[in-house]
Amino acid sequence: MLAATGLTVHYGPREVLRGVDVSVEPGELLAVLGANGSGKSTMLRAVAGLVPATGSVTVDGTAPGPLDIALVFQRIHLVGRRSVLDNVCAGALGRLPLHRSLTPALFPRAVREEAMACLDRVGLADRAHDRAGALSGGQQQRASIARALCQRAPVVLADEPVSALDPAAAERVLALLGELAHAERLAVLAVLHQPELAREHADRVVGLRDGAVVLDGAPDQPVDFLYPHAQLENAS
Ligand SMILES: Nc1ncnc2c1ncn2[C@@H]1O[C@H](COP(=O)(O)OP(=O)(O)OP(=O)(O)O)[C@@H](O)[C@H]1O
Repeated sequence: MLAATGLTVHYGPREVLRGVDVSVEPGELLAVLGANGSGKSTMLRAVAGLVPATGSVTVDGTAPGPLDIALVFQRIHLVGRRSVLDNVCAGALGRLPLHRSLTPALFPRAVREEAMACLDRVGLADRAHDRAGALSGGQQQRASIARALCQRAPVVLADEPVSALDPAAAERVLALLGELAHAERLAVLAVLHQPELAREHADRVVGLRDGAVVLDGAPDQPVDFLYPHAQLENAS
């Protein structure tokens, strides 16, 4: 289980995350919702150890190691000129001996086979030998999820994974994240901008407002109060 307790982040004198507690069980897709600037990305980055934070983060009760948390970002970090398969193999880099990780053109056969299975899992086995840059945005996002799978991390953090995708591709990527959480018993935390996708695919939602958790529970509960600007616009 992923557990973050009392996470607090300052940017200069400003406290932008205020003692956030959040947990994700294996087999659970948790959606994090909130208006622009409410602290969603900061929370995800604090959980991943990418910004200095106070509080604690544990995976199965201990401090996470470098391979315990896989990241999937809105701007997809694939190497466009390398094959899709090589990009997915890169998920395994952290567990290869140093001499292998310095020559990633020569990924061991076992890693290539595992990466192929991960691509199959996300429905992209037939694109394995194409250049990653030749895939559509939705396909690239699925390839980056395959890379996260190839890392074998028990926790996947996804920061706005579908913001750049059209509705059908967004739907497919979210469904895939939910399916992988359930089937592979991964703890998946996804920052989302679309409450309707959270309602449809998440097992639980957490809502942030001004850097604090103001909602934690079932995905079908009202979340409009998280978006005060939209309420103002609707009222005018
Ligand atoms: N590197 C930074 N330096 C200073 N302030 C920052 C930095 N990153 C974020 N902030 C501030 O922290 C607050 C939370 O930002 P954050 O990006 O976490 O919000 P968010 O909910 O993810 O927003 P969005 O939905 O727009 O992506 C905002 O007020 C933002 O201006």
